[in-house]
Amino acid sequence: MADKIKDAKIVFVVGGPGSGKGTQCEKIVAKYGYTHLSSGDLLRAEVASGSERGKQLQAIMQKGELVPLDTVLDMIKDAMIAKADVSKGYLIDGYPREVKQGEEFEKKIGAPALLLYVDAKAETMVQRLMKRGETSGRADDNEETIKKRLDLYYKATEPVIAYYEKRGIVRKVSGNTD
Ligand SMILES: Nc1ncnc2c1ncn2[C@@H]1O[C@H](COP(=O)(O)OP(=O)(O)O)[C@@H](O)[C@H]1O
Ligand SMILES: Cc1ncc(C[n+]2csc(CCOP(=O)(O)OP(=O)(O)O)c2C)c(N)n1
Ligand SMILES: [Mg+2]
Repeated sequence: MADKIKDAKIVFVVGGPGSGKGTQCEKIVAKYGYTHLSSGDLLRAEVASGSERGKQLQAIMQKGELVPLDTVLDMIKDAMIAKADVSKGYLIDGYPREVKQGEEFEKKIGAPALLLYVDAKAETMVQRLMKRGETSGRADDNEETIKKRLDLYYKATEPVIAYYEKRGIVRKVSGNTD
């Protein structure tokens, strides 16, 4: 069970909303064959299932707030275990969103080998998300929620980068693809 992923190679992928986390992960998957798990995608799949839990998640995500830590951590852990036999390593995209999430992950699953910090300017992120909102169908790609997601990123997630900087495992990449 959880033993299966005890020694797995783990890479956290962190960056602002629309910084390009998903895009960078796709490139890494193509090159290194790691298993890409996006916390946002896992949560949206739960919403799409129409479950009672999904409805509660939808309301939180629409506001640009963080869903409860245990919910997202359990989902990631289950998804990791499901891929344990075929996985060379994991890209955990969109997690941790706050220092506490990192600490709990390490207690329950294991330590990351690396934190990939996808860097982009706030202005770039907003522009991209507004554009993405035209076609994404995501309830949170609208001006009001984008602002809240950005604020929360600077407040809660940037400290995560500083936390892992101190451990010397942060690698910064540009989220610009051009
Ligand atoms: N690690 C997490 N902890 C709590 N909530 C999360 C987490 N990851 C995603 N979410 C929820 O899902 C939403 C969308 O996440 P994501 O797809 O990663 O978006 P973004 O485009 O902002 O990077 C977040 O705004 C939040 O409500
Ligand atoms: C003008 C324009 N440029 C780029 C895109 C494609 N695009 C939309 S959002 C985005 C940013 C990266 O998205 P994603 O990798 O999903 O970022 P994440 O939210 O996962 O960090 C890009 C490149 C677009 N739709 N329109
Ligand atoms: Mg994404």
